[in-house]
Amino acid sequence: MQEAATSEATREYDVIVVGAGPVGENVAERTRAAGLRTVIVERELLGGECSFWACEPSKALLRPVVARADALRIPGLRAAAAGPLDVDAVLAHRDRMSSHWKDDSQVDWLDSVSVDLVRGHGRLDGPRRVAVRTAQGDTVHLTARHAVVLSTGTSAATPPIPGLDSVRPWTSREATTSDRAPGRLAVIGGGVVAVEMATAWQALGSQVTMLVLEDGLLQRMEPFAGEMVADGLREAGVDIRFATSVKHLTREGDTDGAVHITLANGEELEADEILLATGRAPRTSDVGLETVGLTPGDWLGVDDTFRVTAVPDGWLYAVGDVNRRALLTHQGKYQARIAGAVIGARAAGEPVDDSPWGAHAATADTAAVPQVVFTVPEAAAVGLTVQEAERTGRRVDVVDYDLARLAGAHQYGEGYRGRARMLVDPERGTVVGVTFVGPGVGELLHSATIAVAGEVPLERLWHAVPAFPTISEVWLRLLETHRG
Ligand SMILES: Cc1cc2nc3c(=O)[nH]c(=O)nc-3n(C[C@H](O)[C@H](O)[C@H](O)COP(=O)(O)OP(=O)(O)OC[C@H]3O[C@@H](n4cnc5c(N)ncnc54)[C@H](O)[C@@H]3O)c2cc1C
Ligand SMILES: NC(=O)c1ccc[n+]([C@@H]2O[C@H](COP(=O)([O-])OP(=O)(O)OC[C@H]3O[C@@H](n4cnc5c(N)ncnc54)[C@H](O)[C@@H]3O)[C@@H](O)[C@H]2O)c1
Repeated sequence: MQEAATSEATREYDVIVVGAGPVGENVAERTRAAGLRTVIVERELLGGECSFWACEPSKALLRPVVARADALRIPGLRAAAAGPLDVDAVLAHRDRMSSHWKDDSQVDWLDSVSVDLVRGHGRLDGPRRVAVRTAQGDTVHLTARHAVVLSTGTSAATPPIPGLDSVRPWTSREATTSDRAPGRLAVIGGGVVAVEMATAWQALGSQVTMLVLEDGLLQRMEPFAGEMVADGLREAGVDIRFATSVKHLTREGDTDGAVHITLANGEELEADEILLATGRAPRTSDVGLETVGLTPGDWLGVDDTFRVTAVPDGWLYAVGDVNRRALLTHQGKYQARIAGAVIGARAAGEPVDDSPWGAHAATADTAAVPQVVFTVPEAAAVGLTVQEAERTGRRVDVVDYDLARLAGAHQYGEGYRGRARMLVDPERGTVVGVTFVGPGVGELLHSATIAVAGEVPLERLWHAVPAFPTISEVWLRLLETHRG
C-alpha cells in the first residue's frame, strides 16, 4: 500500500490503529489478516520505542558486555577477553541494530501485509473518528466501521525534582542512543532501565553512580535477584547508593558543564550526565481522550479483550504499554494477537471466547508474564513472586536451588554463581512462578513460561528430562528438592 496522500475528505476503514510501535503493527497485521480494511497512524518511526530507543539499542549495547563477562569465565579465553571493549565497534553495532533510525524495512513490511499508513499525529475526534495532523500541516480525517485501537505507548516519566529541566537530563532515549560514554553518569532509579543502562555505560567507560530510592534493586522481582544484580554492578565498579533521594539539581554553564546533585541527606555529588530511569508515563495527553469522555494523560483501563472499559459501545481498544498491564514488547505483541483476533471475531459476528485462556482473553497478562533483565548476571522471571503470593493471599510452596551446584553451570564458566526459585500451588500441583538469576539464564526462561502458562502438573514435569550437562538440569533439582 502507498502512504496515504492528505485530503480534507473523510476516509472510512474497518479498523484504525493509532501508534505503530511493535504492538500497533501487530494489531494492524492481525485485523488485516482477519479481512478488515486497516489503517495505521504513526507520528515518528514505524517500530516505535522498542526498535529505536529501547529494546533493540539497549540489548545491542549489552550483548558485548554480557558476552565478555562470560568469556572472562572460560579458561583459554580469559586473556583474550581481558582488555576493554572496543567502544566505537559497540556503538556502531548498536546503530546497525537500530537500523540507523530509519524505518524503510518496516514500511515495506506494512506494505506486504496490505495495511495503509498515514504519517502524522493522530487524535480521537469523537466516537470512531480520528484526525491526523501531518507534518505538512494538513489534517486527514479517518472514521472506523468497527474499532479504533490506541497503541501509543509510553514515554519516560519525569519526577518532580527541583532544577530537573535546567540540567537537561538523559531519559531512556539518550541512554540508548548516545554516541559517547559520559565520564561520570548518575542514574536515578533502581528498576530495569537503571540496572541495564548502568551495566552498559559502566562497561563502555563511564563511572556510574546509582541513586536508588528503595533499599534494593528490581523491586518487582524476588529480592535475591536485586541483590545479585547489585553485587554484579558493584564488582563492575558501579557506586550504588540505596535509600537515597535527590533534592536538587543544577548544571554549570549552559551546555556541557557538570551537573551538581544535592541529595536529601545533604550530600553533594557531580556528574557529567544524569539519567532519569524512574518509570514510564502513558502517551495519552494529546490523543483526544476528552472527545470521548476520558481524561487526557490517564492510563487506559481495559478488559481482558482490550476494550477500554470507560467508553460505551465497545469500539475503543487500548493495547500495549498504554494500558499498563505489562510494559514489555513480547507481552504487548501477545495482547496485539488477541486484540486482532477479537476485533476480527466481533466484526464477523462470530462468538467471542473470553473465558480464562480462551482465544480472545489475554489471561497470560495476569498469570504468566516473562521478563529477562540483561545484566551481569541476568535475571529472569515469570509468574508469581513470594511477595505477590503473600499480597494476594495465595498459598505456595517455595523451592530454592543454588545453580552453582549444577554440572551444567560448571561447564558454563568457572566461578558460576546463580540461584533459582520455584513457587508451587500445593493444591493443584502446578508451578505458578519461577525466578532464575545467573549467567545465561535468559534463554532458560521459556521453559518456565511453558510450565506456568501450561499449568503442567509436577508429575508430568518429572518426565521432562533436561539434557546433561546444561543449566536446565535445575528443573530436575527443583523437582527433587520439592519431593524432599
Ligand atoms: C530502555 C528500554 C529498554 C527496554 N527493553 C525491553 C526489552 O528488552 N524487552 C521488552 O520486552 N521490553 C523492553 N522495553 C519495553 C518496550 O520498549 C515497550 O514495552 C514497548 O515498546 C511497548 O510497545 P508499544 O507499541 O505499546 O509502544 P511504543 O513502542 O512506545 O510505540 C508507540 C508508538 O506510537 C506512536 N504514537 C504515539 N502517540 C501517537 C499519536 N498521537 N499519533 C501517532 N503515533 C503516535 C509513537 O511514535 C510510537 O511509535 C524497554 C523499554 C525501555 C524504555
Ligand atoms: N529487559 C526488559 O525487559 C526491560 C528493559 C528496560 C525496560 N523495560 C520495561 O520498561 C519499563 C520502565 O522501566 P523503568 O526502569 O523506567 O521503570 P521501573 O518501574 O522498573 O523502575 C522505576 C524506578 O524508578 C524509581 N523512581 C520512581 N520515581 C522516582 C523518584 N521520584 N525519584 C527517584 N526514583 C524514583 C523507582 O523507585 C524504581 O526504582 C519497565 O516496566 C519494564 O517493563 C523492560
